[in-house]
Amino acid sequence: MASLVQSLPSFRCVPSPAPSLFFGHSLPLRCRRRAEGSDSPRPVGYRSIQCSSRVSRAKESPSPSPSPSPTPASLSREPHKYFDRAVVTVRSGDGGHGAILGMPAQERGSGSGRQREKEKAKRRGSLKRDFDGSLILPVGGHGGDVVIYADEAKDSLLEFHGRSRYNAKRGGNVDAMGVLTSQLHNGFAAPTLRILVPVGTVVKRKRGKLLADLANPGDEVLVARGGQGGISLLEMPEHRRKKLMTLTTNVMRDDSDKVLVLGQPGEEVSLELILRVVADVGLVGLPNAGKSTLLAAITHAKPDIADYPFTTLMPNLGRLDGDPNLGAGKYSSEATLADLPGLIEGAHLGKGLGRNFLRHLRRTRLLVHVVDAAAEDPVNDYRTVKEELRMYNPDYLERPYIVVLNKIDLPEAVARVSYLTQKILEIGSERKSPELEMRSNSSDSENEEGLSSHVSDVRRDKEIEDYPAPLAVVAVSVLKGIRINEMLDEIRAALRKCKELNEPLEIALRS
Ligand SMILES: Nc1nc2c(ncn2[C@@H]2O[C@H](COP(=O)(O)OP(=O)(O)OP(=O)(O)O)[C@@H](O)[C@H]2O)c(=O)[nH]1
Repeated sequence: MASLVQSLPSFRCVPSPAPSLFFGHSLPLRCRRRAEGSDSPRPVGYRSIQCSSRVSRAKESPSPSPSPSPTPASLSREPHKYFDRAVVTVRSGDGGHGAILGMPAQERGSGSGRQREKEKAKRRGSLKRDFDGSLILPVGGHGGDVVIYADEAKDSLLEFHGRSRYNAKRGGNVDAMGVLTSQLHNGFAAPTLRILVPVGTVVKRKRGKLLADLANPGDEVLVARGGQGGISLLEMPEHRRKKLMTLTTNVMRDDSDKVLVLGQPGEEVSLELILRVVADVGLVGLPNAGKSTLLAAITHAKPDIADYPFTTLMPNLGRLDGDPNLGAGKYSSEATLADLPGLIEGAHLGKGLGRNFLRHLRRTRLLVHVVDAAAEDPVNDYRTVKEELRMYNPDYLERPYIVVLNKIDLPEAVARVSYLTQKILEIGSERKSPELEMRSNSSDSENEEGLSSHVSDVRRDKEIEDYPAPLAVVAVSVLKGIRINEMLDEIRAALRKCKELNEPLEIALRS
């Protein structure tokens, strides 16, 4: 992979001009490749990713750590290596301090005894008191919590390679003047620090347990709780202490109590963020097959398209509108499509850009194989992709899929559509019902001891022909808009079928 990547011209990361409300439109951050030395003008509104000087400093003085942090250059040239993983250190805010306060001075000798009693009662009444009569003393503000929040407008974890430390603010101290008055307020509570990550981010403690899977927009997890604010204490001369203790418990008994006045420190945690793209449909195929063009043709996404391999460096997401024929059910038939970077032979071993992305198919329900029908040997191309999927995770071949024979506007493609369709349908067996599938799997594992742990290996030994055939093969030209509607119908029908296939499986799993 290294040689392939090195041979590519330099890359530049640019955000799309307008981030979308739904992640339907093109992801805000896409990677555009630009030939080195090219003087093509920069589109208005685009800017390069700014990586903080922390990273450049790290580059100047190499750290002894075994995995050096990526440099800004490698971030922009090889975003595919960094977009879906990052390690961050977060620190919640310390609690604000309380205060040691004295009781207001008593004026002596003025007025009659009755008047003095009255003033005393007035003073007592002006201080804030609890239901049991004890004085309410101000407390230090709570330190800021740190929360990781799944935000639809975010698309990658690249920014965390530029900045990997986040500190919440500390709580405010009690603004004490030395004497307790009713005017004293609690220290201000620091705001929660919300760190925005893309939907689908898994949050783990570094080398530790899973904290959350932020699979839906708006999901959030509290990762570091802010320190509690310190309390305030009353300081009294020994001779008055006994008397005052009857009025309030908030009296400093000895010097060690001063510790309570200090706010609690916040906590610091190192977290691993792992992005798993969330999409209903995954587009797979060799580089240049037309996956990005297909995404652009049926969604509002604007992925980079060019006639060289590996134009797509990070998954692009697009939202497929619901089926208008379904009336009110239109919205429930919406789907998210993920255009993954092209796979090549050996992708499961890390060749090309492939391996990084294969795991992003995990959360898809349906796969769409895009095959360049005008290529030299489209059937072999199709087999290559299937083989890579099988070697990475045989489950991917069990997943429902359709095949799109693309580029039928080209004469060399249109001439062999029926031949290719026939050949592709031959590569695959009839899909078993989910119950049958489950039964055969469980009987296998019951009969042969220890087999269950090797199910994956066994399935890897299965021939590609033994896995289910596509739900449909459709020939189109996504560039010229030929038979796009038929393709859309097939995708929607396949999505419905996925639901049907999953329902009995879910029921079987529940019972
Ligand atoms: N003639 C023709 N060309 C097409 C069609 N679809 C895509 N192309 C061209 O094929 C080339 C590759 O298209 P992309 O959409 O970038 O292909 P991709 O599969 O996303 O490629 P990677 O990003 O490398 O994975 C571009 O030059 C497209 O214009 C089609 O239907 N007909």
